[in-house]
Amino acid sequence: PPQTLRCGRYLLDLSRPRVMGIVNLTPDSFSDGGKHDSVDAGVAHARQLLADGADLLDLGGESTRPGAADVSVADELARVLPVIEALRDCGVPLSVDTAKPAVMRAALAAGADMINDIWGFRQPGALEAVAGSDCGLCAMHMQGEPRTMQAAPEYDDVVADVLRFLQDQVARLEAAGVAPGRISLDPGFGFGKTVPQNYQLLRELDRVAALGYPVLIGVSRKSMIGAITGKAVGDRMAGSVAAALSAVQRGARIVRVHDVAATVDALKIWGTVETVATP
Ligand SMILES: Cn1c(SCC(=O)Nc2ccccc2)nc2c(=O)[nH]c(N)nc21
Repeated sequence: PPQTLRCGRYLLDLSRPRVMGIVNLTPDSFSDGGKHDSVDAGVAHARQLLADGADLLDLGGESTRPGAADVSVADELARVLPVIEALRDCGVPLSVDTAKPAVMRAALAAGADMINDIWGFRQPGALEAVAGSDCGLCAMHMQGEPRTMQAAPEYDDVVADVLRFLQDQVARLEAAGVAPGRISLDPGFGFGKTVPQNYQLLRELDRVAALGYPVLIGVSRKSMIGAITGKAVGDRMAGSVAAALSAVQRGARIVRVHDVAATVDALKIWGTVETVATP
């Protein structure tokens, strides 16, 4: 896979794995218990993640939790735009986690550098919203939709199906004029997958990396970690770091995490092992 990702004004160096810090700007956010229901709290959290070593940030204004209420464009913008404006000179790429074309356009106009769309730019208008920009893109696999995707995930061959989906998304993006150097791919852990299917995807992640685009993954604190460790969402840091390292070992180059400091330390050790000069 390529060693860089074009993210607007930034060219993200992927010669080593990078840490994307999660900034939940939703009142009902999964694991922060809604601590970040205010712009100031969100900005403060982002600054802490930067101090912890985050290489980029992912700002999300709408929860993807199954059953979460839909958020209006206005509400999502009210949560995200002030944070973009406060952080746009922070020195690292700002990603915005949204599937709404109107939010994409406004976020990019406000200075966002990347769009992270769990729908893989399949909503009407999403492709057009990003095609004319040079922002980074993450195209993620999801089977079904957040409300229903975990009811009964069904695949012939989960890895082959996810690979085919990602290849189709790349073809759509590039046909719309998106430069390949802007595209990252993500198998979408937890988005329409059973626990065994998630671990089969993790075990065979090298096949996603073999598609030739940087791989971004998000396993942090997810139920696939809880299912194996038996730990509640606030106690999944060690399991999350282990899963992130497993993914990096199999070619992932961007890991989307809550626990930035711990992941940065783990990747420093991983990098030392990987680059010890052979005697
Ligand atoms: C926005 N977004 C999400 S939100 C779901 C989440 O974190 N749940 C969760 C968080 C904490 C605890 C339990 C579940 N996951 C991904 C991902 O895996 N990849 C990309 N690219 N974007 C993503």
